[in-house]
Parts: sequence; C-alpha cells; structure tokens
Amino acid sequence: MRVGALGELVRAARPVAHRFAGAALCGVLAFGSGVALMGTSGYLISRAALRPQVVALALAITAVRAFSLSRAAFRYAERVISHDVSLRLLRELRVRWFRRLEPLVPAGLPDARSGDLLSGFVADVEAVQHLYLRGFGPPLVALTVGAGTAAAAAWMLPAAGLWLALGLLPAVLVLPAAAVALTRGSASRRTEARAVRGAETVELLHGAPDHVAFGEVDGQLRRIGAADAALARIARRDARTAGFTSASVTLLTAATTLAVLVAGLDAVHRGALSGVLLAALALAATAAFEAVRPLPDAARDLLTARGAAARLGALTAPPAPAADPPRPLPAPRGDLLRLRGVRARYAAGSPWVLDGVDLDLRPGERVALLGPSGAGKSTLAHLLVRFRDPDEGAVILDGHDLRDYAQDDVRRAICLVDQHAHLFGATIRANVALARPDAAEPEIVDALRRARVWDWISGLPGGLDTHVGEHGVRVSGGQRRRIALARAFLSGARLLVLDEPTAHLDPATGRDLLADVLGDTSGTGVLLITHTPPPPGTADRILHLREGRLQEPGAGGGT
Ligand SMILES: Nc1ncnc2c1ncn2[C@@H]1O[C@H](COP(=O)(O)OP(=O)(O)OP(=O)(O)O)[C@@H](O)[C@H]1O
Repeated sequence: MRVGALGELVRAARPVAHRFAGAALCGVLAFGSGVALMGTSGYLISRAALRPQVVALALAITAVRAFSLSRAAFRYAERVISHDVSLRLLRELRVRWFRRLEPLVPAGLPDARSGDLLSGFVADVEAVQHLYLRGFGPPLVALTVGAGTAAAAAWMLPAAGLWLALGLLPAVLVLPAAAVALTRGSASRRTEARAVRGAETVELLHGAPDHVAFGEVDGQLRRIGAADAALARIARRDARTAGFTSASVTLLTAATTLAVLVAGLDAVHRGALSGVLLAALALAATAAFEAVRPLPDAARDLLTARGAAARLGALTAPPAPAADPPRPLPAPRGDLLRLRGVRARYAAGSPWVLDGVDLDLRPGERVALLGPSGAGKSTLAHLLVRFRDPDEGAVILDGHDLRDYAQDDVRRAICLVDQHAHLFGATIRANVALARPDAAEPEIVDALRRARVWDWISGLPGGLDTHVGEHGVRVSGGQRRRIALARAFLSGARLLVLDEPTAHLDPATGRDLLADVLGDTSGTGVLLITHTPPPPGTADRILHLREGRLQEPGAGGGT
C-alpha cells in the first residue's frame, strides 16, 4: 500500500485509537483466559486423578471458574467495543470520502459509471474500515497471546516452549503469506466483477424501456449473468484458499500439541517436569492456536483494504473543478452579474467551448440565451454556479470574482435549474422544500403555482405528500421539470438560471410558463437558456451563443 494512503487511513482512525486499543486488550485477555483455562483445566484433571484432599484442589478449581468467566466476559467486551469502533470508523470514513467525492460531482465523473460508484464506493469504504478490526487487530492479539503462551511454556519446560514457538511461526508467517499469494489478484478481480455487475444491473434498470423496446433484455441479463458467474468463480477460489489455510492451522495445532506432549513425556521420565503439568502444557499449546487461526483471513482483509484504499484514492484524486477560497468574502446578494472575457474548454488543447464571452446581467433583468445544440449554453450556466471555473476571464458577482466567495453562498444567490434537474425519491413537498427546509406550506404552494404545476398536484389524492418515486419516475418529464422549477422559486435566489425549463411541455403550457417566469416582477433576475425564442415582449434581451461568443441581435422580444 502506498505509505500516503496507509498513513491517511491510520490518521482517520486516530479518534477511535483508544477504543481500538481497548478492543485489542480485551481480545488478548479473552484468548489469554482461554489458554489459561485450558492449562488449569488440564492441571486440575491430572491432579484430581491422584485423589488429593479437596482443599489441595481449591486454588485450581477457583482458577478454572475465574478463567471460564473472564474468557466469556472479555470476549463479550471485545465484541461490544470492536463493533462500536467499527461503526464509528465507518461513519468517519464515509463522511471523509464523501466530502472528497462531493466537490467532483457537479462537473461530473465522466469516467465513472453510476453502478460502479454505487457498489464500488460503498464496498470499498467498508473494506477500508475492516483494515483496523480485521487487519490490524488479530495480528496484535495473536502475537501477544502466542508469544506469551510460548514464554510461559518455556518457563515450565524450555523444549515445550521451543516446539510451541516453532509450531506457531508458520501459522503467523507462512499461512498468512500463502493466503495473500493465493488470493492476490482475487481482491481486485472481485471488486471489478462486483462493479461490473452493479453497473450492468443499474444499466438494466435505467434503460429497461429501451431494452424491452429493442429486444435487448436477454443480452443485458446475459451480461449480468456473466459478471455474476465471474464473482462466483472468485468466491469458490477464495473458499478453497480459506479451507486450505484453516485445515493447515488445524494440522499445525495437532502436530505442535503432539510435539509438546512428546517433549513433556520425556521430561517427566527424566524427572524434569511434574507429571501433573503435562496435560496443562499440551492443552495450553492447543489453545494458543485459537489466537492465530484468524491470521490468514486478516492478511486477506489487509490486501482487500489496500486495494480499496487505492481505488478510493484514484477516484477522488482529480482536483475539484472549483474550490472555496481560504477566506471567502461575505455572501453576495446576487444583484449584478458580469462575465468578462470568459473562455472555457473541457481539456487542454481541445477547442474552446466558450471563447471570450462578455455579459452583463443587471438586477431583475430577464435575458433569454439562445443557441444551437452543443453551443455551450449549459457550460456557461455551470460557470455561473461554480460547477466549474472559467479557464480564462472572470465571472464577477456584485463587484467580486465568483472565486472569492464560498461556493454555497454563490449557489444561494444564483440558482440553477439544470436540464437534468433531479427529483429525489420522496414526496413533492420534500422535493420542493429542499431549497428552503423551513418554508411554510403556503410558500411551497405558491412556488408550485408559479411553476404552473399546482393545479395538477392539488387534484392528486395525496396532494403535496404524493411520492414521486425514485428519480421522479412516477411523474412525467414536464411535471418533473416544473417541480424542480418550483424548488428554484422557493430558494429565494436573486438570479435564476433556467436551462430549457419548457422541454417536455406542450407549446401552450410552455408559453404560459415562460410568460410567468419572465413576467415575474419580484425583482428576480432570470437567465433563460432555450433553443426557441421566448414569446415576444417577455424577455428584456435575447442573446445568441455562436462559436463560443455572445451576440445580441437586438433588444425586445423578436429575433
Ligand atoms: N463533461 C464534458 N466533457 C467534455 N466535453 C463536454 C462536457 N460537457 C459538454 N461538453 C462539450 O462541450 C460542448 C458544449 O456543451 P453544452 O452542454 O454546454 O452545450 P449546450 O449548448 O448546452 O447543448 P444543448 O443545447 O444540446 O444542451 C459540446 O460540444 C459538448 O460535447
């Protein structure tokens, strides 16, 4: 793993480091109690077989009781603390990665498919979370308990300690290395296969009508099936590896116990070890392997977490297309907007989409921006809400460059209703109130009325509380646009940028809507992006975007 990525992940865990240490300590005490329980039990049974006075067994009986209770108590505590750490880390990591991803999203993640993002991002964040509890925790516990048990065994009988150490070493070093070697490629292949399956499934769901219309459902299902089969193959291979390492640990346990037993028997015959300690030694050796059993899985989890961290790093590596200044200016009112010599393009060396745009939008002015498809109208709109910044020139709001304000403040002053305005899978009320969560119902109704959609909503059985479905699938394209428009009206922004608000509307409703939007006398400025000229007399100015520049054919409603 890159040191940077690992270092960052360790830093992210700093707030829960003491809890992690607590979980590891409880783990050590639980496994330690298990070893001690087995050892004292062996001693107790051997000693009891010699039929001493009960009082001579009292200490061993108490110790067995104490260790059986402490093992359960520490195991319980370890589980509670480690789950708590796990959930806290998950929250910390989700927020951390989401914060990184969020600034990249407005300008789009052109290389990512949404299904990939959905399955890959979530799974990767969860895998990184396991780095600590499954990747770092078990080795810490195993090393402490293994070394402690070997040392205790050596204290009783050096040969037993040596055999135990020799048996534990392959379980600590060789088997985890073998697990990593056998599954090296599978962690990334599994994530890729999962991402492909997620992407293809989302593709099937989103494109269902087109798949059905063009008879492509079977083809799409085959692609999902192939991704699923690839996942199953990887899972079978992983299961074989897990079976191999688990069986190997069992074999090592049996062989080491046998070796300790033989060494112990020899020592008993030589009189170097009391016979009642023989069973204690052998059983403690068996118990010590319980602590090292999770190590091969831990090594695989480390590998998976490493890959996940690398993918998350790569996904969020591109610099954000717009960033907040270190000390933002106070929020602008959003009165006067100026563009000066604005040039923008999507890649260095590619043609300029905007090539020297100058524009003044005075308070309350209503301007229509026309241009053929691909002329750069949406690109211009994105510059106004800082989804991206101009490559050259400046967008100036209330006398200051947009880049001197916090992005959120700019978006409160200038509200964009994008071509692809999104409706969330919630009620109409929630979708509109998103712009101003404290808005009263009459304000929401008023916004919907201005967007010319209230008549339809008021006739619905659920009214404002009608659910629009995921991505607004239960409402028509035109209704979706108008609900999004109502959201912009409710926002209270001083300048609205409306990208094709009349798409999907019948000509009469479209005309009425434009007349309402442009005829608004509340002082809100409007930049209307459209392919078709607005009704005569409604816009203060009509501008044309051609070859990256704005041209003004004349004031008024005609073109
Ligand atoms: N994310 C992007 N990456 C690369 N090129 C892009 C990107 N977005 C837009 N473009 C290109 O920039 C040009 C302008 O696109 P833009 O969406 O601004 O045009 P538009 O005038 O809004 O078109 P329409 O009226 O069809 O919506 C197009 O040639 C388009 O292919």
